[in-house]
Amino acid sequence: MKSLKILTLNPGSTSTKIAVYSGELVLISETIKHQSEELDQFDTIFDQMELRKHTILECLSAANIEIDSLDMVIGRGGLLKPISSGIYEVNEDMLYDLVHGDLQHASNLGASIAHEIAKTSTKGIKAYIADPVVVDEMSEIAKLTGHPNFKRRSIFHALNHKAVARHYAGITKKPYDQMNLIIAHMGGGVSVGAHQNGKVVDVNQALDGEGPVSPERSGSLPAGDLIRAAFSGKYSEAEMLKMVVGHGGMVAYLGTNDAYKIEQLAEKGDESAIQFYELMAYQVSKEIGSLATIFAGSVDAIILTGGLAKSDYLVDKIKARVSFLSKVEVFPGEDEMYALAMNGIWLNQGILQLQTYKGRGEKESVNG
Ligand SMILES: Nc1ncnc2c1ncn2[C@@H]1O[C@H](COP(=O)(O)OP(=O)(O)O)[C@@H](O)[C@H]1O
Ligand SMILES: CCCC(=O)OP(=O)(O)O
Repeated sequence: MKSLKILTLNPGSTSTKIAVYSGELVLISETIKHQSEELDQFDTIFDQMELRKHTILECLSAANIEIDSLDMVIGRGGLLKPISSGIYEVNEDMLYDLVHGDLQHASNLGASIAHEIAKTSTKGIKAYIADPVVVDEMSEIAKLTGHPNFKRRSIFHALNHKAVARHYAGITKKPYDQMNLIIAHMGGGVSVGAHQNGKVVDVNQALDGEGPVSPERSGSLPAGDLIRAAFSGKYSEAEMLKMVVGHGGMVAYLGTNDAYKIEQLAEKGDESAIQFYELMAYQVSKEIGSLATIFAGSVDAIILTGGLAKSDYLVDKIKARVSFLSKVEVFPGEDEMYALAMNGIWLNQGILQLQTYKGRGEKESVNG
């Protein structure tokens, strides 16, 4: 049987990733970095669409891959209504909600770019998303906060969390749904999730909610001080939001979202760079420690993954703080492109059922 040729695309906060697979075999794989200054020229995420799409089309053209040679396109899924893990065909409800939802993130472009590219194929191929950032398996108690007006939402790197968890289960030959794992994905954003018997029952809202500091996000901030700053008259709403996502974290402290650059400075003894890495390690470790309470300390493994898990410097600092809880495994980078391709292959083989996204919420209902 002929292998499926699949274009996978993954818009992240600091990069656009593209890969083409023939079955499980990778034909091309590229990561195009976007510095914060490049993205700052755009007011909204959808204003970045042409730049990101152009980047992807250029990669295809440089590799002499015709769109008509593809069998399907699968993009990273963005900020839709809370939904189950799985693969979804891009539909009108999805495209609408991605534009009209109250939160914006680069992943919102995944479905739209996949759809635009699939449309240009004369073969009538389809566009899909898989395990979007809104996969919701949170326990009811984890969704509660200290005030009934506010509920916590499941927004995280679901695609990589699930891919890495299944990969680890394969290596250890213990079923994913019989393990307690704590997984920390450390990329442009940082999400730390408690995987209990195959479900992510708690995870920090990694976009603009809470959790550890990241290369471009503040993570948790003191609530009262944040409210006073918002009403001080010094900042617009857009400026306040940028403080939390985009211009928070490492961008705020050191002016760049490129952690690799900062690590090199730290290794040369730069005090500010060292302090920032200490802060990240401290906050990620603390988040891991707090999730261990969900399992009453019985954790099969702590897994560190994402672009920043390539940094031994950071990984060693986290290990030093959390190794007493459980063994620590490191899967540097991410398995997201392969995970997207595998979702397409499993769909084609009938191993996965196609799910249908039903949405079209206005701002409140999309995220309420
Ligand atoms: N070898 C490395 N050492 C330290 N940081 C790295 C390394 N490689 C990548 N990074 C950092 O990881 C971050 C990007 O992670 P990634 O998971 O690709 O994020 P995203 O998908 O959000 O764009 C960037 O800040 C980048 O500089
Ligand atoms: C919106 C949660 C996922 C996320 O933060 O992804 P990036 O790290 O790619 O920005």
